[in-house]
Amino acid sequence: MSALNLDDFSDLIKRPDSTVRRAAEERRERLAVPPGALGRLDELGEWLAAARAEVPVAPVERPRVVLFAADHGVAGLEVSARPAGTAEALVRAVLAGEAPVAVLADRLGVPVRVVDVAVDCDPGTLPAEVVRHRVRRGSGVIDREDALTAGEAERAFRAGMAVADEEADAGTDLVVLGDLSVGGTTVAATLIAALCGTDASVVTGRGGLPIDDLAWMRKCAAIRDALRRARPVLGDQLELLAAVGGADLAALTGFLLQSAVRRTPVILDGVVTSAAALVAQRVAFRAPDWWVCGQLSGEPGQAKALDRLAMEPLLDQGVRVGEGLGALLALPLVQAAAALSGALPEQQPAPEGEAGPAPEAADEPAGESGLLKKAEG
Ligand SMILES: Cc1cc2ncn([C@H]3O[C@H](COP(=O)(O)O)[C@@H](O)[C@H]3O)c2cc1C
Ligand SMILES: O=C(O)c1cccnc1
Repeated sequence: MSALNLDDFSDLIKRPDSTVRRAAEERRERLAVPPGALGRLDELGEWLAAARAEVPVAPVERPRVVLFAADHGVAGLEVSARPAGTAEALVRAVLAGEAPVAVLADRLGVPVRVVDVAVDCDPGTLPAEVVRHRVRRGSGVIDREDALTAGEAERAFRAGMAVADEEADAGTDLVVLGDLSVGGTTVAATLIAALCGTDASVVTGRGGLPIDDLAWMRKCAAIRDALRRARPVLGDQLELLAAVGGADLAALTGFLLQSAVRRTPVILDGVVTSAAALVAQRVAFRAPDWWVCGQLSGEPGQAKALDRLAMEPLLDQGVRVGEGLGALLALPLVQAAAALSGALPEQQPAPEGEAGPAPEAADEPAGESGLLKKAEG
């Protein structure tokens, strides 16, 4: 196996086709529905058209929920309301169709794939397909030791890349990306604070099942101490993921980058996928053009990460269960945008001699409007 060189991603990842995007914008100008009347859906449709390089854009027909699952050693410090090492129960609830994401995915007819990269249970107790990419059980306690060895971080990153390739090869046309973990919001907040240069208190939230004030203080202290360990490795994203990340974060980062290489659009979920997106942005600054964020979860670190990614979440429903649910909620919106962008009929050109569209409308600039992006600077 050739050595993993993250620098290659900046050459391999191209922006979604700007010519196609312009063609989508021009088509939009020819629709009978006035410009702006569909609000943000216009830009969402144009984003998808550019990502899929087709105008009019075809419907999203083969979306899939992909969830990376892991336990985190830091949960042993009681920074999560769940007992450390219990991500297996979250995985089982999804597989049994009982977790919120499984219920909604079933209703929407979207398949769910769970990829266990570091759940702390006997791999024999979970389906072989789920544990196929398992790298280890759990992770180190990041305020005092590395989450992963360098070899484990690379294996987890490559597992994420492999899943991205598997999905692209299977014809998945859009991925709803999420995570299943115990302790994951602590790790995600650490990565975000490290990369944004902020204090632990700015990114520390209440997590999955909300924690009390004492647990919040423990979580904040753990992040503060982990940040000290992160500082010397900020320039190397694989080392950073090994020091204060975890196998799910490393796999999510590899998945996001390889999905951008394969031109698969992705809807991000909450703080954990946003943290991975931030790490991936450091690797390849064009990569975020392939993603939109489904939902603002309320974890403060996510808002910070989205700010750095110049991303505006599609929804703000306060859904705080992780597991890709916020991203899945946004899927119908993305599908609606694709339907409207792709299927609304164009206005018939005015017959010779009749007035065309008002000059103000015709002269509307076709540049990227930035509705999905926050104004930068
Ligand atoms: C009902 C419920 C189901 C979930 N399934 C995953 N998470 C979530 O909890 C994880 C970690 O939170 P923490 O860092 O506090 O342990 C998230 O990564 C996400 O998987 C859930 C959260 C809730 C409330
Ligand atoms: O942002 C998230 O994904 C999140 C928020 C709270 C709890 N679990 C996950």
